[in-house]
Amino acid sequence: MGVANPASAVRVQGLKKVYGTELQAVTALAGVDAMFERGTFTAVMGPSGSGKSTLLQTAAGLDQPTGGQVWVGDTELSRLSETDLTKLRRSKIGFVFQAFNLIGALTVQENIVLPLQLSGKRADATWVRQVVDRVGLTERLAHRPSELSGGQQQRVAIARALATRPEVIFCDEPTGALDTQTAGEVLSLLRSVVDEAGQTVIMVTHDPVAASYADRVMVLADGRIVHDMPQPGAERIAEHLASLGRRPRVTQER
Ligand SMILES: Nc1ncnc2c1ncn2[C@@H]1O[C@H](COP(=O)(O)OP(=O)(O)OP(=O)(O)O)[C@@H](O)[C@H]1O
Repeated sequence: MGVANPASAVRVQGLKKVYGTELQAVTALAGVDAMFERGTFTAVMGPSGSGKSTLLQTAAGLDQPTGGQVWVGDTELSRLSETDLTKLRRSKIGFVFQAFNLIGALTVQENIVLPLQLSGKRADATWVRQVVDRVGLTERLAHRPSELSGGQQQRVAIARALATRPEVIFCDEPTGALDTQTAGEVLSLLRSVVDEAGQTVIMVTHDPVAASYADRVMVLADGRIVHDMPQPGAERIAEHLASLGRRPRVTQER
């Protein structure tokens, strides 16, 4: 059972996810225990199919685990009704995806405040201005996403994720669609969000350089954490990934 820990932004215990039927079950998460401290930046890595996205989706309350528990702050998600889970997602969690997922018909400003409107909150104009300023979009508020570069669009997505002052921001390959320089700018922004605003960021990435911006790198293989390293640096991360690449992939049966 979990005891509330004020330092914990997100915690998972015995987290398990099995897809498919009894006959053809795929274990995506085989019992993951992890705590993500407030004000930290964690990169989640591992080979394709190791369970990274599933960990993100279940920890963010977007998908239900088959077993185990998830806490966001001191709220355990399985106790919530669907409505309360939606409310919690809208108020305490921000998302940033590889494909930006902005609404093309809305302006930058409208995209940024959309989660606030959806959660029925009035936009705190000072905070929204600060967020827009932080991501460097003050001059672009009236533009549509299609008029922006990829990096600018991802900065809008980050501002949108920050608008509700969430406990935690989950990022799934946020730099996957960006060139190296633009990726660096987006990662520096995520870093500053942690360092200056004290937010918590959990980011799935395949890129050891992207992961080196994090405070901690967690490596999954076959639905389990196989490495958990504080600030390892890109070279060490690459070595760990290479060692996993030589292992055969195991598809587990329930
Ligand atoms: N909806 C689903 N139905 C059946 N199997 C699924 C489903 N989603 C994921 N899986 C399986 O669960 C395992 C973990 O998938 P997941 O997407 O979490 O891996 P990943 O580490 O994020 O992979 P990638 O790096 O390729 O995105 C894989 O074997 C995948 O095929």
